[in-house]
Amino acid sequence: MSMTNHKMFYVSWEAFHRASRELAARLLTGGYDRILAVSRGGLVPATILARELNIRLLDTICIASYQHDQQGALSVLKGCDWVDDSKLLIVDDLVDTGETAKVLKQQFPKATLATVYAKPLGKPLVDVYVTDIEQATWIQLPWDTELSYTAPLAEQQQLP
Ligand SMILES: O=P(O)(O)OC[C@H]1O[C@H](OP(=O)(O)OP(=O)(O)O)[C@H](O)[C@@H]1O
Repeated sequence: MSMTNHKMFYVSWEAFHRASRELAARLLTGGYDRILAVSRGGLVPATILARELNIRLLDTICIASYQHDQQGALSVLKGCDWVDDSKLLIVDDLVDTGETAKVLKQQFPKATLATVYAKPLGKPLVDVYVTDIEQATWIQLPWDTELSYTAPLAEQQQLP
C-alpha cells in the first residue's frame, strides 16, 4: 500500500502507551507464561504487556514484509523455536492484510495473537485487539514520526 492518497491516523507515544495498557487489561486473565514479540513493531507493545502482565520470558520473531511503504514478500529473518505454545502470547502493533498473522498462526496454532490496532482484512486472525482502523488508513506510529510545526487552517486555505 502506498502512503500517498491515504488517510493518516497519527498516534502519539502517550496514546500508544494507553492503548497498549488497555490491551494488557483485556489479556489479564489469560494465564500467559511467555511473550513472543513480532519485530519490529511488536517490540514496543510487548515490553508494555510484559510489564503489565508480569511476564519475564520473552523471545522475538523477526519478520520483514514492507520495504518503506510498499508491501513486499514476507521474509522470516529470525524464527522462534518454542514448541509449547499453549500459554504463549504473540504481540504485534497491528494487523493489516493478515499475511504476518497467517505465518504466526501456522507455527503457533494454540497461541493467542494480540495487537493494538486491527484492519478488517487481518482482523479475523487476531484474538484480542483494541482499536479498529479502516483498511485504507495508514497508521503513523510514534517511532516513525516527530512533532513538527503546522500552519493555521486559515493560512492553509486557498484564497480565490
Ligand atoms: O498484516 P500484515 O499486512 O502482514 O502487516 C502487519 C505487519 O506489518 C508491520 O510490520 P512491518 O512489515 O512494517 O515491519 P516493522 O514492524 O519492522 O516496521 C506490523 O508491525 C506487522 O508486523
